[in-house]
Amino acid sequence: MVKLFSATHKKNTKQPKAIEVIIDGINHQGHGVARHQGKVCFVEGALPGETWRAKVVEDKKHFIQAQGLKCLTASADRQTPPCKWAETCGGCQLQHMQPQAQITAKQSFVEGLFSKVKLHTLPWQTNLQGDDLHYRNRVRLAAWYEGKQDKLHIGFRQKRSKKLVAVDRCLLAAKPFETILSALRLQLDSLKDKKYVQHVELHQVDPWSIIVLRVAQPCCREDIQRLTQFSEQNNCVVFVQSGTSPALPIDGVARELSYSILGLKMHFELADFIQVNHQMNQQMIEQAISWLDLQPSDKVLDLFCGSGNFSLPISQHCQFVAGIEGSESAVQRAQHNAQTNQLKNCQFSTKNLAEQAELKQINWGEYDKILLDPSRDGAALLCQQAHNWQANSVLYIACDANSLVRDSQFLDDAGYKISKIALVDMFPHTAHVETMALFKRV
Ligand SMILES: C[S@@+](CC[C@H](N)C(=O)[O-])C[C@H]1O[C@@H](n2cnc3c(N)ncnc32)[C@H](O)[C@@H]1O
Repeated sequence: MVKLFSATHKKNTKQPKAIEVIIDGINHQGHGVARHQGKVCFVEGALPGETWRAKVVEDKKHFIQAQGLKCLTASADRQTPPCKWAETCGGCQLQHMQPQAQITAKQSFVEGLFSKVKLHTLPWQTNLQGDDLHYRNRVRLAAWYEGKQDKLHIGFRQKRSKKLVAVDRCLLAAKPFETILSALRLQLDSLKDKKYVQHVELHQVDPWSIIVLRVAQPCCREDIQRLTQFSEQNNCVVFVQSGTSPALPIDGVARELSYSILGLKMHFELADFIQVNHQMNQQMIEQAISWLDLQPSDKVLDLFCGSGNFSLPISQHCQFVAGIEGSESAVQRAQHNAQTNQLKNCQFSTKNLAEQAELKQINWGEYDKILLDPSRDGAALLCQQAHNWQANSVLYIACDANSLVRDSQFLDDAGYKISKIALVDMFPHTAHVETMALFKRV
């Protein structure tokens, strides 16, 4: 008999390779970046300037993913994370780095991306900074019910996992939530219908601390009573949102939510996009006004204008602002905000700025200055048409540095060169990088 095939089930005893690397930057996830044998190598938790012994977890054609085993020389920028969940919670990536060093590392990261596309003489300006803790006016937590223990937890997604980590404190959340959150955790666990709680949102909206509970089924009467008592004891307002209906306050009292920016009152609804860091938002708007060097005769186009966060303050310094935005409700809010602040030189319209046909409807020749503040995808199609624009200045607010670099190339091709660039430290302790770049037509 011929033996055609003999399977030898050898156990893979190969040990993962240990390497020694010097970290020289961070990537978009806040992981340390090094070079090893011509490949880029990522080590989570490692800081620029440090030497690490690390275990190779993935060895791909162009990069190595390694897990830090031992920090051989630590950076002077390393610090003890202020939050006790920093190691496990996926919300923050850079708490082990001093806040000032985080900004320097983020700037080098942006610089590195631009240098890859040969747009590397960046005219850096002073980066905008504020408080590094308690800066978030909006925080969303997941809620999950553990049937065996009949326990409801609230928390965030863990690092490197889809699992969640229960917390009763978040140092990034606005100060009033410091005490409210731990009381809330106990309160939610005492609800009769606790298993239906899906998400918890915290909103700090002066003068109120608002908690929105997203539930799979409407709350029963006993739970409403418990939550009413909780809101009275903790000086906060509880809203409940069930299914697709809007969030409603359990005390039945309608409230007009607003934030103030440069003397203007900006109304919004809980479901609207608003900038989560008010302190940095104010600085960013002031810088936008200053960089655009607004003149009384200027006509400004504010693209991705949301509910008028930039348009309204800008309109106080120029002849006219046209705001364009994809969300109809945001446009309605912007119109309402212009009206209530008695600003008559703003106009808002709804358009999908990723649609060629809709871009064609814009009279590009009319505007002297353009501001764009897209979401993470950036504004590729829009910037590819920049050769049609008449504006002499374009201010790009970017929440994704890769999109900014890609779109900068389109603007560069159309003759717009970067004349100022700065980071806005909107999200300290996280890997998020917010950048503003001013382009001037040469
Ligand atoms: C980063 S937010 C900025 C909003 C506003 N500038 C502010 O500061 O509050 C991005 C905005 O772009 C809008 N948006 C996203 N995709 C869009 C699209 N394809 N067309 C038009 N607007 C879009 C979103 O609705 C959101 O309001």
